[in-house]
Amino acid sequence: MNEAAKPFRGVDAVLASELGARALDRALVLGWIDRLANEDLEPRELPKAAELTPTGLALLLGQLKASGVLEGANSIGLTAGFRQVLEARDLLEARLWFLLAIAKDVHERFALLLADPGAFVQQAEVFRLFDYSRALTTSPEHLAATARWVSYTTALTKYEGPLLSPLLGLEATRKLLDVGGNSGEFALHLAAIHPHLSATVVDLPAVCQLGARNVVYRPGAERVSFAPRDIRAERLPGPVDTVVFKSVLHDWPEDMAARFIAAAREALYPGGRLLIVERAPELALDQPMPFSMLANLIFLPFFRPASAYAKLLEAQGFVVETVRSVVLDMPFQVIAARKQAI
Ligand SMILES: C[S@@+](CC[C@H](N)C(=O)[O-])C[C@H]1O[C@@H](n2cnc3c(N)ncnc32)[C@H](O)[C@@H]1O
Repeated sequence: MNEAAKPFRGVDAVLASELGARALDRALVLGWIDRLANEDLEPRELPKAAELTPTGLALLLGQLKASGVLEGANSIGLTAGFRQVLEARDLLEARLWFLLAIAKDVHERFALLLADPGAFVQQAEVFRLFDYSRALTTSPEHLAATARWVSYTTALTKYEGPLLSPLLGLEATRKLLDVGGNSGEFALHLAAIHPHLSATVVDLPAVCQLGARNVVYRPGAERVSFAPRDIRAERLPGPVDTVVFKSVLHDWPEDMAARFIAAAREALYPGGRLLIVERAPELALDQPMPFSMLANLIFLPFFRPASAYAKLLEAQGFVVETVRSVVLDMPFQVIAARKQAI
Protein backbone atom coordinates (compact mmCIF):
# COMPACT_ATOMS: atom_id res chain seq x y z
CA MET A 1 0.00 0.00 0.00
CA ASN A 2 1.12 3.53 -0.76
CA GLU A 3 2.38 4.81 2.64
CA ALA A 4 0.76 8.22 2.12
CA ALA A 5 -2.66 6.55 1.69
CA LYS A 6 -2.47 5.05 5.20
CA PRO A 7 -4.27 7.90 7.01
CA PHE A 8 -7.27 7.50 4.67
CA ARG A 9 -7.36 3.73 5.14
CA GLY A 10 -7.02 4.02 8.90
CA VAL A 11 -9.70 6.69 9.28
CA ASP A 12 -12.10 4.90 6.97
CA ALA A 13 -11.58 1.62 8.85
CA VAL A 14 -12.67 3.10 12.20
CA LEU A 15 -15.62 4.83 10.49
CA ALA A 16 -16.81 1.67 8.74
CA SER A 17 -20.12 1.48 10.59
CA GLU A 18 -22.47 4.32 11.39
CA LEU A 19 -22.93 3.23 14.99
CA GLY A 20 -19.17 2.94 15.39
CA ALA A 21 -18.73 6.45 13.96
CA ARG A 22 -21.36 7.86 16.32
CA ALA A 23 -19.74 6.05 19.24
CA LEU A 24 -16.37 7.54 18.34
CA ASP A 25 -17.90 11.00 18.09
CA ARG A 26 -19.34 10.59 21.60
CA ALA A 27 -16.04 9.28 22.94
CA LEU A 28 -14.27 12.35 21.54
CA VAL A 29 -16.90 14.71 22.97
CA LEU A 30 -16.85 13.02 26.40
CA GLY A 31 -13.07 13.36 26.50
CA TRP A 32 -12.48 9.59 26.60
CA ILE A 33 -10.02 9.60 23.72
CA ASP A 34 -7.86 12.33 25.24
CA ARG A 35 -7.76 10.61 28.64
CA LEU A 36 -7.06 7.18 27.17
CA ALA A 37 -4.28 8.60 25.03
CA ASN A 38 -2.40 9.09 28.33
CA GLU A 39 -3.45 6.11 30.45
CA ASP A 40 -5.61 3.00 30.50
CA LEU A 41 -8.71 3.29 32.70
CA GLU A 42 -11.40 1.11 34.21
CA PRO A 43 -14.79 1.65 32.51
CA ARG A 44 -16.23 3.54 35.51
CA GLU A 45 -13.21 5.88 35.55
CA LEU A 46 -13.93 7.11 32.02
CA PRO A 47 -15.05 10.78 32.03
CA LYS A 48 -18.81 11.14 32.54
CA ALA A 49 -19.32 7.36 32.47
CA ALA A 50 -21.69 7.80 35.43
CA GLU A 51 -24.05 9.84 33.23
CA LEU A 52 -24.68 6.82 30.98
CA THR A 53 -27.02 3.94 31.70
CA PRO A 54 -25.27 0.57 32.17
CA THR A 55 -26.55 -0.44 28.72
CA GLY A 56 -25.44 2.87 27.22
CA LEU A 57 -21.95 2.44 28.65
CA ALA A 58 -21.77 -1.15 27.44
CA LEU A 59 -22.99 -0.14 23.97
CA LEU A 60 -20.52 2.70 23.67
CA LEU A 61 -17.61 0.54 24.84
CA GLY A 62 -18.78 -2.37 22.72
CA GLN A 63 -19.05 -0.38 19.50
CA LEU A 64 -15.70 1.29 20.11
CA LYS A 65 -14.12 -2.14 20.53
CA ALA A 66 -15.95 -3.48 17.47
CA SER A 67 -14.56 -0.69 15.32
CA GLY A 68 -11.01 -1.18 16.58
CA VAL A 69 -10.77 1.96 18.72
CA LEU A 70 -10.61 0.40 22.20
CA GLU A 71 -9.47 -2.87 23.72
CA GLY A 72 -9.55 -4.48 27.16
CA ALA A 73 -12.28 -5.30 29.66
CA ASN A 74 -11.37 -4.34 33.24
CA SER A 75 -8.76 -1.94 31.99
CA ILE A 76 -9.64 -0.09 28.78
CA GLY A 77 -7.01 1.28 26.42
CA LEU A 78 -6.66 2.61 22.88
CA THR A 79 -5.60 -0.04 20.36
CA ALA A 80 -2.23 0.38 18.65
CA GLY A 81 -4.09 0.72 15.34
CA PHE A 82 -6.22 3.58 16.64
CA ARG A 83 -3.17 5.34 18.08
CA GLN A 84 -1.85 5.42 14.52
CA VAL A 85 -5.17 6.76 13.23
CA LEU A 86 -4.98 9.51 15.87
CA GLU A 87 -1.80 10.78 14.23
CA ALA A 88 -4.19 12.12 11.58
CA ARG A 89 -6.71 13.37 14.14
CA ASP A 90 -7.60 16.42 12.00
CA LEU A 91 -8.55 14.12 9.12
CA LEU A 92 -10.53 11.86 11.46
CA GLU A 93 -12.45 14.76 13.01
CA ALA A 94 -13.11 16.37 9.62
CA ARG A 95 -14.45 13.11 8.20
CA LEU A 96 -16.63 12.51 11.26
CA TRP A 97 -18.05 16.03 11.14
CA PHE A 98 -19.05 15.74 7.50
CA LEU A 99 -20.30 12.15 7.71
CA LEU A 100 -22.55 12.75 10.70
CA ALA A 101 -23.99 15.82 8.97
CA ILE A 102 -24.57 14.13 5.61
CA ALA A 103 -26.00 10.98 7.23
CA LYS A 104 -29.03 12.98 8.33
CA ASP A 105 -29.69 14.07 4.75
CA VAL A 106 -29.21 10.55 3.42
CA HIS A 107 -31.65 9.16 6.01
CA GLU A 108 -34.28 11.72 5.13
CA ARG A 109 -33.77 11.99 1.37
CA PHE A 110 -32.46 8.63 0.13
CA ALA A 111 -35.17 8.37 -2.54
CA LEU A 112 -34.19 11.78 -3.89
CA LEU A 113 -30.50 10.83 -3.92
CA LEU A 114 -31.40 7.89 -6.16
CA ALA A 115 -33.78 9.77 -8.45
CA ASP A 116 -32.40 13.30 -8.67
CA PRO A 117 -28.92 13.90 -7.21
CA GLY A 118 -29.00 17.57 -8.26
CA ALA A 119 -32.16 18.15 -6.21
CA PHE A 120 -30.63 16.15 -3.34
CA VAL A 121 -27.66 18.53 -3.24
CA GLN A 122 -30.01 21.54 -3.48
CA GLN A 123 -32.14 20.32 -0.60
CA ALA A 124 -29.57 18.65 1.65
CA GLU A 125 -29.03 20.61 4.85
CA VAL A 126 -25.33 19.85 4.84
CA PHE A 127 -24.78 21.98 1.76
CA ARG A 128 -26.15 25.01 3.55
CA LEU A 129 -22.92 24.77 5.54
CA PHE A 130 -20.98 24.95 2.25
CA ASP A 131 -22.62 28.16 1.15
CA TYR A 132 -20.19 29.81 -1.28
CA SER A 133 -22.31 32.97 -1.43
CA ARG A 134 -21.33 33.72 2.17
CA ALA A 135 -17.67 33.68 1.08
CA LEU A 136 -18.16 36.63 -1.27
CA THR A 137 -17.58 39.12 1.55
CA THR A 138 -15.34 39.12 4.60
CA SER A 139 -17.70 40.27 7.36
CA PRO A 140 -16.94 38.52 10.68
CA GLU A 141 -20.18 36.57 10.31
CA HIS A 142 -19.31 35.36 6.79
CA LEU A 143 -15.74 34.54 7.79
CA ALA A 144 -17.00 32.40 10.67
CA ALA A 145 -19.51 30.57 8.44
CA THR A 146 -16.85 29.97 5.80
CA ALA A 147 -14.21 28.84 8.33
CA ARG A 148 -16.29 25.81 9.31
CA TRP A 149 -16.23 24.15 5.89
CA VAL A 150 -12.80 25.48 4.94
CA SER A 151 -11.32 23.58 7.86
CA TYR A 152 -12.91 20.41 6.42
CA THR A 153 -11.45 20.90 2.91
CA THR A 154 -8.11 21.94 4.44
CA ALA A 155 -7.84 18.76 6.52
CA LEU A 156 -8.66 16.57 3.52
CA THR A 157 -6.21 18.40 1.27
CA LYS A 158 -3.41 18.12 3.83
CA TYR A 159 -3.51 14.33 3.37
CA GLU A 160 -4.46 14.31 -0.33
CA GLY A 161 -1.58 16.59 -1.32
CA PRO A 162 1.33 14.17 -0.80
CA LEU A 163 -0.49 11.45 -2.76
CA LEU A 164 -1.41 13.71 -5.66
CA SER A 165 1.67 15.88 -6.08
CA PRO A 166 3.86 13.08 -7.54
CA LEU A 167 1.34 12.80 -10.41
CA LEU A 168 1.47 16.46 -11.41
CA GLY A 169 4.87 16.73 -13.14
CA LEU A 170 5.64 20.19 -11.77
CA GLU A 171 9.46 19.97 -12.00
CA ALA A 172 9.60 22.73 -14.65
CA THR A 173 6.78 24.87 -13.22
CA ARG A 174 7.69 28.34 -11.99
CA LYS A 175 4.32 30.11 -11.76
CA LEU A 176 1.21 28.16 -10.86
CA LEU A 177 -2.41 29.18 -10.34
CA ASP A 178 -4.52 26.98 -8.07
CA VAL A 179 -8.05 27.96 -9.06
CA GLY A 180 -10.59 27.30 -6.30
CA GLY A 181 -7.46 26.61 -4.27
CA ASN A 182 -9.28 27.14 -0.97
CA SER A 183 -7.08 27.78 2.08
CA GLY A 184 -3.85 27.38 0.10
CA GLU A 185 -3.09 24.00 1.68
CA PHE A 186 -2.42 22.33 -1.68
CA ALA A 187 -0.49 25.31 -3.09
CA LEU A 188 1.63 25.42 0.08
CA HIS A 189 2.45 21.72 -0.22
CA LEU A 190 3.46 22.22 -3.86
CA ALA A 191 5.60 25.27 -2.99
CA ALA A 192 7.24 23.39 -0.12
CA ILE A 193 8.33 20.45 -2.29
CA HIS A 194 9.27 22.53 -5.38
CA PRO A 195 11.64 25.33 -4.29
CA HIS A 196 11.40 27.16 -7.65
CA LEU A 197 7.61 27.23 -7.74
CA SER A 198 5.46 30.23 -6.80
CA ALA A 199 1.73 29.72 -6.46
CA THR A 200 -1.25 32.04 -6.55
CA VAL A 201 -4.45 30.76 -5.01
CA VAL A 202 -7.61 32.06 -6.64
CA ASP A 203 -10.71 31.75 -4.51
CA LEU A 204 -13.57 33.76 -3.04
CA PRO A 205 -12.64 36.67 -0.72
CA ALA A 206 -13.49 35.08 2.65
CA VAL A 207 -11.75 31.85 1.66
CA CYS A 208 -8.61 33.77 0.65
CA GLN A 209 -8.58 35.67 3.93
CA LEU A 210 -8.80 32.42 5.90
CA GLY A 211 -6.19 30.94 3.57
CA ALA A 212 -3.70 33.71 4.30
CA ARG A 213 -4.04 32.84 7.99
CA ASN A 214 -3.68 29.13 7.22
CA VAL A 215 -0.35 29.37 5.42
CA VAL A 216 1.37 32.16 7.35
CA TYR A 217 4.76 31.21 8.87
CA ARG A 218 4.68 27.72 7.31
CA PRO A 219 7.51 26.51 5.03
CA GLY A 220 6.99 27.81 1.49
CA ALA A 221 4.46 30.49 2.54
CA GLU A 222 6.63 33.27 1.08
CA ARG A 223 5.90 31.79 -2.37
CA VAL A 224 2.13 31.44 -1.92
CA SER A 225 -0.15 34.41 -2.53
CA PHE A 226 -3.91 34.82 -2.71
CA ALA A 227 -5.97 36.50 -5.45
CA PRO A 228 -9.56 36.94 -4.23
CA ARG A 229 -11.86 36.55 -7.22
CA ASP A 230 -15.31 35.36 -8.21
CA ILE A 231 -14.29 33.23 -11.17
CA ARG A 232 -17.79 33.43 -12.64
CA ALA A 233 -17.31 37.15 -13.21
CA GLU A 234 -13.59 37.95 -13.22
CA ARG A 235 -10.57 36.96 -15.28
CA LEU A 236 -7.82 34.81 -13.83
CA PRO A 237 -4.49 36.46 -13.04
CA GLY A 238 -1.65 35.61 -15.41
CA PRO A 239 0.31 34.80 -17.40
CA VAL A 240 1.43 31.59 -15.70
CA ASP A 241 2.89 28.32 -16.92
CA THR A 242 0.55 25.98 -14.99
CA VAL A 243 -3.08 26.12 -13.90
CA VAL A 244 -4.56 23.57 -11.51
CA PHE A 245 -8.23 22.85 -10.79
CA LYS A 246 -8.34 20.42 -7.87
CA SER A 247 -11.76 19.09 -6.86
CA VAL A 248 -13.38 22.19 -8.35
CA LEU A 249 -14.89 21.40 -11.74
CA HIS A 250 -17.24 18.64 -10.52
CA ASP A 251 -19.09 21.38 -8.59
CA TRP A 252 -20.18 22.93 -11.87
CA PRO A 253 -22.31 22.01 -14.88
CA GLU A 254 -20.46 21.32 -18.11
CA ASP A 255 -20.99 24.79 -19.65
CA MET A 256 -19.46 26.47 -16.57
CA ALA A 257 -16.59 23.97 -16.45
CA ALA A 258 -15.92 24.83 -20.12
CA ARG A 259 -15.95 28.54 -19.24
CA PHE A 260 -13.39 28.04 -16.47
CA ILE A 261 -11.18 25.99 -18.79
CA ALA A 262 -11.37 28.86 -21.31
CA ALA A 263 -10.38 31.32 -18.56
CA ALA A 264 -7.43 29.10 -17.64
CA ARG A 265 -6.39 29.00 -21.29
CA GLU A 266 -6.35 32.78 -21.35
CA ALA A 267 -4.17 32.86 -18.22
CA LEU A 268 -1.62 30.38 -19.59
CA TYR A 269 1.48 31.10 -21.64
CA PRO A 270 1.49 29.27 -24.98
CA GLY A 271 2.78 25.79 -24.19
CA GLY A 272 1.52 26.06 -20.59
CA ARG A 273 -0.12 23.16 -18.76
CA LEU A 274 -3.59 22.72 -17.32
CA LEU A 275 -4.07 20.04 -14.64
CA ILE A 276 -7.51 18.77 -13.68
CA VAL A 277 -7.36 16.81 -10.44
CA GLU A 278 -10.62 15.09 -9.52
CA ARG A 279 -11.99 11.95 -7.97
CA ALA A 280 -12.92 9.46 -10.70
CA PRO A 281 -16.47 8.07 -10.90
CA GLU A 282 -15.24 4.61 -9.97
CA LEU A 283 -16.93 2.94 -7.01
CA ALA A 284 -17.86 -0.72 -6.79
CA LEU A 285 -21.60 -0.19 -6.39
CA ASP A 286 -22.32 -3.90 -6.01
CA GLN A 287 -20.11 -4.28 -2.91
CA PRO A 288 -20.97 -3.58 0.72
CA MET A 289 -19.90 -0.02 1.47
CA PRO A 290 -18.42 1.38 4.67
CA PHE A 291 -20.30 4.26 6.27
CA SER A 292 -17.31 6.49 5.53
CA MET A 293 -17.94 6.13 1.79
CA LEU A 294 -21.12 8.25 2.09
CA ALA A 295 -18.81 11.28 1.98
CA ASN A 296 -17.91 10.42 -1.62
CA LEU A 297 -21.03 8.55 -2.65
CA ILE A 298 -23.20 11.65 -2.60
CA PHE A 299 -20.86 13.31 -5.13
CA LEU A 300 -20.58 10.25 -7.38
CA PRO A 301 -23.11 11.50 -9.95
CA PHE A 302 -21.04 14.68 -10.35
CA PHE A 303 -17.62 13.08 -10.84
CA ARG A 304 -16.77 12.91 -14.54
CA PRO A 305 -14.62 10.33 -16.30
CA ALA A 306 -11.28 11.55 -17.67
CA SER A 307 -12.70 11.21 -21.18
CA ALA A 308 -15.33 13.90 -20.45
CA TYR A 309 -12.64 16.34 -19.30
CA ALA A 310 -10.48 15.40 -22.30
CA LYS A 311 -13.35 16.36 -24.59
CA LEU A 312 -13.77 19.75 -22.90
CA LEU A 313 -10.03 20.38 -23.07
CA GLU A 314 -9.64 19.37 -26.71
CA ALA A 315 -12.58 21.57 -27.68
CA GLN A 316 -10.53 24.51 -26.40
CA GLY A 317 -7.32 23.69 -28.21
CA PHE A 318 -5.55 21.78 -25.43
CA VAL A 319 -3.66 18.58 -26.15
CA VAL A 320 -4.21 15.97 -23.43
CA GLU A 321 -0.79 14.51 -22.61
CA THR A 322 -1.35 12.16 -19.68
CA VAL A 323 -4.06 10.77 -17.43
CA ARG A 324 -2.67 9.38 -14.18
CA SER A 325 -4.46 8.00 -11.17
CA VAL A 326 -3.92 7.03 -7.55
CA VAL A 327 -6.24 5.49 -4.97
CA LEU A 328 -6.89 7.51 -1.81
CA ASP A 329 -10.29 6.84 -0.26
CA MET A 330 -11.33 6.20 -3.87
CA PRO A 331 -9.53 6.69 -7.20
CA PHE A 332 -8.31 10.20 -7.99
CA GLN A 333 -7.26 11.15 -11.51
CA VAL A 334 -4.95 13.83 -12.87
CA ILE A 335 -5.62 14.92 -16.43
CA ALA A 336 -2.66 16.92 -17.79
CA ALA A 337 -3.13 18.97 -20.95
CA ARG A 338 -0.99 21.49 -22.80
CA LYS A 339 -2.07 24.72 -24.42
CA GLN A 340 -0.76 24.58 -27.94
CA ALA A 341 2.12 26.93 -28.57
CA ILE A 342 0.42 28.71 -31.49
C1 LIG B 1 -14.97 21.70 -3.56
S1 LIG B 1 -13.98 23.04 -3.07
C2 LIG B 1 -12.36 22.47 -3.50
C3 LIG B 1 -11.32 23.22 -2.79
C4 LIG B 1 -9.88 22.72 -2.98
N1 LIG B 1 -9.40 22.91 -4.33
C5 LIG B 1 -9.74 21.29 -2.54
O1 LIG B 1 -9.27 20.46 -3.31
O2 LIG B 1 -10.11 21.00 -1.40
C6 LIG B 1 -14.32 24.26 -4.32
C7 LIG B 1 -13.59 25.58 -4.13
O3 LIG B 1 -14.03 26.48 -5.14
C8 LIG B 1 -14.23 27.75 -4.57
N2 LIG B 1 -15.22 28.51 -5.34
C9 LIG B 1 -16.54 28.24 -5.46
N3 LIG B 1 -17.14 29.17 -6.23
C10 LIG B 1 -16.18 30.05 -6.59
C11 LIG B 1 -16.18 31.25 -7.36
N4 LIG B 1 -17.31 31.69 -7.92
N5 LIG B 1 -15.01 31.92 -7.52
C12 LIG B 1 -13.86 31.47 -6.94
N6 LIG B 1 -13.79 30.32 -6.20
C13 LIG B 1 -14.94 29.63 -6.02
C14 LIG B 1 -14.75 27.44 -3.17
O4 LIG B 1 -14.62 28.54 -2.29
C15 LIG B 1 -13.88 26.25 -2.80
O5 LIG B 1 -12.68 26.64 -2.18
